[in-house]
Amino acid sequence: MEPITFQAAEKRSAELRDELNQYAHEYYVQDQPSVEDFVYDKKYQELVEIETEYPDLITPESPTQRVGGIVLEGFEKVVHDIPLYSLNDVFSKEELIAFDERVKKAVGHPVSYCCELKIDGLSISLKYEQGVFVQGATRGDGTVGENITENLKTVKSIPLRLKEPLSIEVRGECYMPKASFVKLNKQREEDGKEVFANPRNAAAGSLRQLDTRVAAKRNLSTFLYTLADFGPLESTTQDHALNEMSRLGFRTNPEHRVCETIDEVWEYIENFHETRDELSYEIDGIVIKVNEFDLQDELGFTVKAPRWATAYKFPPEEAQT
Ligand SMILES: NC(=O)c1cc2c(N)ncc(C(N)=O)c2s1
Repeated sequence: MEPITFQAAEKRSAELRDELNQYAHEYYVQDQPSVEDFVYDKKYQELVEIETEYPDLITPESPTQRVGGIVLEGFEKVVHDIPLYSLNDVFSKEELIAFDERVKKAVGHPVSYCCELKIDGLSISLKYEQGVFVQGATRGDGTVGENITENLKTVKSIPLRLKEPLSIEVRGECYMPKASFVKLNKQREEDGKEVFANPRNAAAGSLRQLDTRVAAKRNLSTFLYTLADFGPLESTTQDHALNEMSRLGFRTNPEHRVCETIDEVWEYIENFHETRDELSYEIDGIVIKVNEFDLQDELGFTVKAPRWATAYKFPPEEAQT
């Protein structure tokens, strides 16, 4: 690299960080890369050289901070300010209709539902302060989880800085794409290691690694789906909240849909029960939520689960004969 003054390095490294983070957003969040890998790699190498020359220029959201490289002693406990709820499951159309009847009885009129795919991964909670990713934790028992911030920093679809300097907390799922799961197990078999039973276990095992370089290589991804601490955001529906999370830089699942009747919900469920093998990630059901937040507040929670949501669970897949 040509010798470069600190001032020039400061300007250039800021340009490269923004450019590289935008390329990564297009590739890992929008699944729409705008440049070839070699363009990214060349600029990334230039940033590494500048940061090696001037380490003081490294910032938390620099893409160079995603490769991991520390080995933790263990995971600290994190107490969730806002507990992560669990869902009551339903297993049939009849149970789904009974859920809808209970909701309509409680609020006194029909409601619209936001339907979302139930991702078969590991629940995570992400905290941001003035737009910067400061803490990532597992769900744990819903109240106390484990601090896995360093591993989650290596997950390329998790923004290290939001599009706006907001202090918010979001929840979602960290998962391993089916193709990555197959490739990982093939490699483990060749290395004489025990294979993972399913992508969910592979994702959980990857995030439980104390050596962050291992998590960095596991090609994990995310779908975020809950605004826990809204900060200054004023969404009034789940559907709007999902769009806000996407606008801020989070990866959200594109298949969510607002359904006006339980029949429409059932149609959505049947559609994805039939076509889920075409998805690049595993799902084990459909999450159905009352779309309006004021109605969610009115319905509230039972001891462990919201009255305003349910999870329709697909029957276990017939063993492949
Ligand atoms: N346990 C839970 O509350 C949830 C679990 C999940 C999951 N595994 N995937 C998607 C959603 C969603 N879109 O809301 C939820 S909500």
